[in-house]
Amino acid sequence: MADSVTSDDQKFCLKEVLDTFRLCLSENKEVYLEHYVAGWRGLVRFLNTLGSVFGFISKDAVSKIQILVSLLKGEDGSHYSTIQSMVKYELENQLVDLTKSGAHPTSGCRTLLRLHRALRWLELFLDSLRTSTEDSKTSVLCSVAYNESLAKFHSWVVRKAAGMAFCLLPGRQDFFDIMNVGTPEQVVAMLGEAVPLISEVYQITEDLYAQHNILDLP
Ligand SMILES: CCCCCCCCCCCCC/C=C/[C@@H](O)[C@H](COP(=O)(O)O)NC(=O)CCCCCCCCCCCCCCC
Repeated sequence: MADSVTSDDQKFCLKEVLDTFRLCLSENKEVYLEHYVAGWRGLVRFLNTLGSVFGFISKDAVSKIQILVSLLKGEDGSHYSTIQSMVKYELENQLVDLTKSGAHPTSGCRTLLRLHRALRWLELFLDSLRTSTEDSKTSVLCSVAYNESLAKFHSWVVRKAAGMAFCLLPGRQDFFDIMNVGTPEQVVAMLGEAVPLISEVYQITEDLYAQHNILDLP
């Protein structure tokens, strides 16, 4: 795992994450799993720079990323090149627990669904950062985005822990500095590019899952 160690040591840069999400979409709007996962790796790197209070979130994201990487690198990896091919392959071969957790608790479809729901949080959070003002509080922006998206899928305990962690987020300026993009104006401009891109990847995945009726996988 030397690769992941090296990449986790690199300094976070929002532009790199943006570029990775840009690579996600194929010409016919399929989503490449490899780049999707790489995008998440970049985000986790950012989270890790925020300190150990976010460790429980980062740990969960990493374990989901690892499940997807194993599938991608496994014997049946060729079926996992895009989210579309993964859904088709797993559903056609009964590799997904559809109603309750059973033989396939870590299917690609259910694992990716968790990250997909978190992507909606990210879209909302980044958009609110983009339109925020100097006196906006990142903790408030973050929890508003969370309550509108991910929170409804989480237990009371997870919601409480997340809420406490949000209070420890750095302020807006420090947050912008960690993004490593440049001046606040440059950060806002980059967010203006990032949000529609993330939103498109989210929507394509959402439509695909809705079409197959797998938005509620256990
Ligand atoms: C910047 C602040 C970061 C705040 C992150 C907001 C999301 C809060 C999520 C709280 C998750 C707590 C951990 C546990 C989750 C699981 O219970 C739950 C369900 O999984 P299960 O069905 O397998 O049990 N898992 C999930 O919902 C997946 C959560 C994945 C969260 C990934 C968050 C990555 C955050 C990256 C931040 C990047 C900010 C970038 C700004 C430029």
